[in-house]
Amino acid sequence: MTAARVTLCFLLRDGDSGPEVLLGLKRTGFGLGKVVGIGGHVEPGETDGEAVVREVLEETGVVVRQEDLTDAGVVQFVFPARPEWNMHTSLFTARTWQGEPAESDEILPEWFRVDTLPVDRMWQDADHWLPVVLEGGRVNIVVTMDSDNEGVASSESVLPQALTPDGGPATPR
Ligand SMILES: Nc1[nH]c(=O)nc2c1ncn2[C@H]1C[C@H](O)[C@@H](COP(=O)(O)OP(=O)(O)OP(=O)(O)O)O1
Repeated sequence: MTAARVTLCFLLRDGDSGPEVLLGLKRTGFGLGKVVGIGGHVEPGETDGEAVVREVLEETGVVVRQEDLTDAGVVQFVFPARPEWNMHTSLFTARTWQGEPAESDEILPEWFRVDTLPVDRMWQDADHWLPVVLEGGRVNIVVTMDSDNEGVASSESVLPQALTPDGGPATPR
């Protein structure tokens, strides 16, 4: 089964006591009751950047421009017990935007200090990939969930494919 294409955008600002990130309490649908990143599904015909700009606006009222997005990589969420929940998630950060985050039917936005993320209220995989993203890194990771769809069975970084000097894929010896 192919994974749904989804996006997440983490707005970053410098707070009084250190860097902060905008997350939100999910009020509807997938992840209800958890503190999650802002984002959602990529609609047919949209690029990932177009989708995340639209989702940030719909969920928080904040206007982010595509040129202010930084690509922070990909995390694939694999739910072996519910493959229809599998998601290919494009990650972005942004330091520039217009407007103040406001609540919507879907999300109650809240700023959190990057060094004290509310991990007990988030998906259990969050600390496997989110701190790297918030420090400005880029990830390419596959997170496989437990059979309860809550715990983390494994998380593995996907290494870039080894290339031969002529640029082709390396053949195993
Ligand atoms: N294990 C996991 N850990 C995590 O931190 N985020 C996850 C996750 N599995 C899925 N997500 C995120 C990625 C994606 O942005 C989001 C699901 O998309 P949505 O919130 O948009 O879904 P909904 O079905 O509620 O809403 P719509 O897209 O508006 O239909 O959940």
